[in-house]
Amino acid sequence: MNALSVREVSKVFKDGTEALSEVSFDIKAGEGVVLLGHNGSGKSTMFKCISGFEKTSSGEIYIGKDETTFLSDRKYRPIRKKVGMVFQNFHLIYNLSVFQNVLFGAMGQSRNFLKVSAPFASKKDREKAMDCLKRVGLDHLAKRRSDQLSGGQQQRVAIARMLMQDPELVLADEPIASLDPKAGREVMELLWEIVDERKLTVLCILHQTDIAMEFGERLIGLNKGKLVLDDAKKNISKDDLNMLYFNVDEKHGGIV
Ligand SMILES: Nc1ncnc2c1ncn2[C@@H]1O[C@H](COP(=O)(O)OP(=O)(O)OP(=O)(O)O)[C@@H](O)[C@H]1O
Repeated sequence: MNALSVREVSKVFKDGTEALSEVSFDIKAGEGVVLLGHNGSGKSTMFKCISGFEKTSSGEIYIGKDETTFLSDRKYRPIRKKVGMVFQNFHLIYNLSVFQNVLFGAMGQSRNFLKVSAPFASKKDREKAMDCLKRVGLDHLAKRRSDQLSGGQQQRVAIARMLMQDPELVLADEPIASLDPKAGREVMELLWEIVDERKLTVLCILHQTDIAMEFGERLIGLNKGKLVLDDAKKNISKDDLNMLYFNVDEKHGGIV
C-alpha cells in the first residue's frame, strides 16, 4: 500500500503565485524518499499541503487510505496523529525541559494537556519518553531546559518527540538546514537509522544534493513547482541533479 499519494496537486496562492503545478508521486510504506529543489521550487509548499497546514488549489493527497485534501482542521487531526514532523527550526518549547518536550509527542494520542504534562503523565508515557531520549542519546540531558542545548541536540530532541508519537509517516522539512555540516550529518545519520530500524516511511526535504545522494533511496525533484525528477538514487546522475538548479524556463528553453 502507498503510505502517501500526491495526485496532480497544484497550489496557487492568493497573489497568483503558482507554487505547485500538477505534482504527482506515490511513496510506498517503508520507503525513504528525499525531495530536492532550489529556493522557491515549492518544497515547503508541498510539505505544508501534505501536513494539512495549507490547502491545495486542486489535486488530491492521500495519507494511507485517507483522502486529506479538503478536510477541516478538526477532521484532519486524527490523520495528523500518524504523521511525525521534523522541522528546520526544531519547534521545541524552549523554556521547558527536554523531557517535557518529548512527552508532548504523545499529545496527538491523548489530546489532554494534563496527561502529557510531566507531573501528571502516566508511568508508561514517562518511561516511553525516556526510551525515546535514550534512542537519540540524550537521556542524560532529560532535565535540562531545551534552550540550553546545541542545535544538533535540539534536533535530536525533536526526533525523540517525533518517535514518542509512533508515527507511520515522517515528514522532515530541511532537518539539517540550521546545523553546521558535522552536526547536520550526525542528525541525518540518526534520523535515517531510526526510520530504517522502525521501517517508517519518510519524505525528507533537503537542498544539499551531496547529502541527498547519501541518504535517499529515491529522489524526487521540483523545479518551479513542477516535478522534474523521480527515480531511484542509483539511476540518478550529477547532470540530473544539476538540472534541478537551472533556471530552466528563462535560460535553457524548458527542460521541464
Ligand atoms: N503564502 C504565500 N503567498 C504567496 N506566495 C508564496 C507563499 N508561500 C510561498 N510562496 C511562493 O511559492 C513559491 C514556492 O515557495 P516554497 O517556500 O514552497 O519554496 P521552497 O522550495 O520551500 O523554497 P526554500 O528552499 O527557499 O524554502 C515561491 O515563489 C514563494 O515565494
